[in-house]
Amino acid sequence: MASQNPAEEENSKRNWSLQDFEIGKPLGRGKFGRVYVAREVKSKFVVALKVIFKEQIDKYRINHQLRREMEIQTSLRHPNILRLYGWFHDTERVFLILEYAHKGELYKEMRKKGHFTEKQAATYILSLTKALAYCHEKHVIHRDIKPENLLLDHEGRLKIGDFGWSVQSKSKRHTMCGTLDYLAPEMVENKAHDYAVDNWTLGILCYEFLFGAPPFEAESQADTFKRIMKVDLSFPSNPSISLDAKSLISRLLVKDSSRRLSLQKIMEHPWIIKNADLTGTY
Ligand SMILES: CCc1cccc(CC)c1NC(=O)n1cc2c(c1)/C(=N\C(=O)c1ccc(N3CCN(C)CC3)cc1)N=N2
Repeated sequence: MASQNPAEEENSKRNWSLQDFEIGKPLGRGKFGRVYVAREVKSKFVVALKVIFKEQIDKYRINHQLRREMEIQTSLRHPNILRLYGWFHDTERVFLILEYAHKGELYKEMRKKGHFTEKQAATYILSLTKALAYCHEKHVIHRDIKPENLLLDHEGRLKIGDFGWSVQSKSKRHTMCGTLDYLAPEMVENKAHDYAVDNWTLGILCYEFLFGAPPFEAESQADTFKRIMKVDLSFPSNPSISLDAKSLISRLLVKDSSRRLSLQKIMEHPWIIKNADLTGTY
């Protein structure tokens, strides 16, 4: 793949090893491993180094899926998708060299504030819509988008940081552990799903950004399942949100996947036009 600049050229050719990095503090931990801040010794370039143990890859049998996701992620170049610069491994671990998102996890920001303003929510939804339009162009779907997989860069701009987790979500999806909150009806019924599942998820996220919780949250998975299948959508009166916001959410949380608002139409929706801070989305 022709790279944009010599550094990229250098990057994509090199065989990296642990000696090339100074490891900093741990940033977080997922099911398969941990992420650390790290600095490439020569260039002083700061990255996030995700460490996945091979025994975990074998145990959860995600080897081929992880490879495919890494191929995809390396090929994706979009300002709202976290870069995977490269990877290397030693006897017991695989290391992913990821873009560093300086302001961390979006959901922690949301928990801290309770919920986002309509301007903030619209800016994040527009960033996600553009990133998804780019993914769909490259025939990549189901990015397993939920707040825990969204990061913020040094300017507070949204980055989808979940490539490895859509592997996890694929296996998780089959075992249906974890939350159903973000899954479209056709996903929850384990039917064949297409690109439109991501449009549904945008509706879920838009609701959650504005109210601080997803629309079909319930005590049990069974109840969440029922609420999703019924599209049991209601808007609390507090915080009160604009009719435009309700209109967009209602045009995405539609059971018939062919009738959900397209990504293009989301970008042109009055609520987005009125509220999204266009610079915030590059
Ligand atoms: C293994 C961890 C994990 C599990 C599941 C899913 C994901 C993707 C989001 C990840 N993370 C992942 O892959 N990540 C790739 C990453 C990455 C995580 C990251 N940054 C941070 O995690 C982070 C966290 C807190 C932070 N501070 C918090 C306190 N503030 C005052 C200052 C800023 C600053 C940065 N940069 N690239």
